[in-house]
Amino acid sequence: MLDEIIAAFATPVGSSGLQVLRVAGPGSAELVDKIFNFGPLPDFNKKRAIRSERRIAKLKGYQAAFGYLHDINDINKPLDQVVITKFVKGKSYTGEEQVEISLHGGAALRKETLDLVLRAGARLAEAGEFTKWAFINGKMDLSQAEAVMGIIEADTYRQHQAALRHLQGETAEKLQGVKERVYELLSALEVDIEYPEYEDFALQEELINSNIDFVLETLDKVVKSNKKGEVLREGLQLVLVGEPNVGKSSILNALSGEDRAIVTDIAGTTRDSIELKIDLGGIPLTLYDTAGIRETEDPIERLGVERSKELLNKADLLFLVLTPKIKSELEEEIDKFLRLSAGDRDYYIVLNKLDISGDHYSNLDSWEYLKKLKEEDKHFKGYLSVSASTGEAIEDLKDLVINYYENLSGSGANDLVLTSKRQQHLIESAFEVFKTIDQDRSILPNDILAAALRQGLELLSEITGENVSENMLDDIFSRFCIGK
Ligand SMILES: Nc1nc2c(c(=O)[nH]1)N(C=O)[C@@H](CNc1ccc(C(=O)N[C@@H](CCC(=O)O)C(=O)O)cc1)CN2
Ligand SMILES: Nc1nc2c(ncn2[C@@H]2O[C@H](COP(=O)(O)OP(=O)(O)OP(=O)(O)O)[C@@H](O)[C@H]2O)c(=O)[nH]1
Ligand SMILES: [Mg+2]
Repeated sequence: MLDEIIAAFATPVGSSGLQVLRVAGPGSAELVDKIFNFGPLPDFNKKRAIRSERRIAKLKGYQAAFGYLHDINDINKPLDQVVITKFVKGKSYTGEEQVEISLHGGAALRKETLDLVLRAGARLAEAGEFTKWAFINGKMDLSQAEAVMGIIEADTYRQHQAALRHLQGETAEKLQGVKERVYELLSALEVDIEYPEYEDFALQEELINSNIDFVLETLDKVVKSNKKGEVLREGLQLVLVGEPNVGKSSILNALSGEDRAIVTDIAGTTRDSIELKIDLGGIPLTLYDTAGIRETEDPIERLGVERSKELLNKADLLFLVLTPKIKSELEEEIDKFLRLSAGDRDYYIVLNKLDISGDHYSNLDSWEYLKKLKEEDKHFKGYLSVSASTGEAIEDLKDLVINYYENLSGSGANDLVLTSKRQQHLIESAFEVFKTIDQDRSILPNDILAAALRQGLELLSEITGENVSENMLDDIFSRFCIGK
C-alpha cells in the first residue's frame, strides 16, 4: 500500500474544456479539504467567505462534491470552481484512497493547481504510477495494466478492441487454462517420481499426452497470432510498386481518400517515396508510394528507384501495380518485379486503369500464367482489377487488405492476439520450452521433465506478472504517461 500521497494530471497539456487532477494515497481526502471549500465561489464584493461544515473526508466512495479550490487554509484566495469525486480506500482504480479534482482547462490553472497540491503535501506521481499501484494492490494483473496503455494508445477500432479484451482479463484466463494442465502434468510426474511401483502406466500416459497436446495447441495458436499483434502495434506496411505511370500514387490517394501524392501523366513523377499512415477498416496501415522502377539517367530519379527497391524488403505486403498490356508483356513485367523482391514478400497484383483496359483484363480467371503463379508461389495472394481514377473496385482493394490481415494468424478471427512485445516474447519462449519437453519426454528422466515444466510455467506467469522483477515493473510502467 502507498504510504504517501501522489498527485498528477490525468489529462494532457493543451486546451480543453476540463482537466482532471488525480490525488491518491492515505489522507488524500484530508489533503484536499485544506484546499477545497464546498459551495459557490466567494462573492467578489464581499470581504469574507464562509467555511462550509462539509468535508471531502466525510464523503462516501463515488460521491461527488461541488465547490472551489483555494490557497492552503485560505478560503478567500480562490483558484477555480471545481467538481470533486471521492474514492475510498480499497474501492478505486488504484485501490488507494483517491480524490479527483475536475477543473476548467487552462495552462495557468494547471500549473497553479499542481503547485498547490504539492505545497499541501503531495508528491508528483511517476509515469504510470497510478496503474502500478493498481497492479501492486491486486486490482489488475500485468497484462491488464499493459491493456490500459493499449487503450490509451489505440488509434484504430481493432487496436482498441484488442486492448479492451486484454483489460477484460482474456489473457489471464487463457493462460490459466494452460497453466492448470501443466500443474496436472507436474503432479502426474511427481506421483511417478515418488511411487514408481504404483503407477497405472496406461492411464498416466494418456493424461500426459492429452495435457501436452492441449498446451501445445493453445500456445501454437497464440504464437501464430503474434504477427497480427505486431501489425496492431506497429501498423501493416504496404508498399505500392510498379513501373512509372501505372497509377501507384493515384492508388495511394484513392485508398487514403486524401490528395496526398502528386499525380501527373509524366512517367517518373514520384521521385522520393511517400509514407502515409491510415486507418483502413480499423487496421493501422502504413502505405508507401514509391518511385516507379525503371532504368534512368536522371540521378535524382535513380536514387528514388534505389529507395523503392529497399522498401520492397521492408514491406509486410506488396501491391504490384500493372496497367493494360498484352498478356505476354504483363507476364514479363511480373517476372521482373518478382526478381526484385527476392521472392519472400506477400503480394497482390493490382491491375489498374480498368476503365481504359479494353479487353486486356477480361477472362483473367482463365489466364494460365496466374493459375500457375497461384500454385507455385505461396506469396502470391491474388489479383484485382481496379480504377484509381473512377474509384471502381477500390473498396474491394481495401477488403483484400482486411482479409489479408484477418488471415495472418491462420486461425479464427476471434482468437486471442497478444499485442505487447514483452508478452509475445514470453509466450514464444514458453512454447519452445513445451515443444522441447514434448520432443524429449521419452528420453528424459522425470525430475528433469518436471524442472522444464516449471520453467515453462514461470514464463507464462511472467505475462500476468505473478513473478516479475522490480526492474521489469519499473520498465513497463515508465512507458506510461504521467497521470496514468
Ligand atoms: N474519474 C475517473 N474516470 C475513470 C477512471 C478513473 O480512475 N477516474 N479510470 C481509471 O483508469 C477508468 C475507470 N476505471 C476504474 C476502475 C476501477 C474503479 C473502482 O472504483 N474499482 C473498485 C470498485 C469496483 C466495484 O464496485 O465493482 C474496486 O476495484 O474495488 C474505478 C475506475 C476510466 N475512467
Ligand atoms: N484512365 C485512368 N488513368 C489513370 C488511372 N490511375 C491513374 N491514371 C493516370 O495515370 C497517370 C499516372 O498516374 P500516377 O498515379 O502519377 O502514376 P505513378 O505510378 O505514381 O507514376 P510514377 O510516380 O511516375 O511512378 C496520371 O495521368 C493518372 O491520372 C486509372 O485508373 N484510369
Ligand atoms: Mg507516383
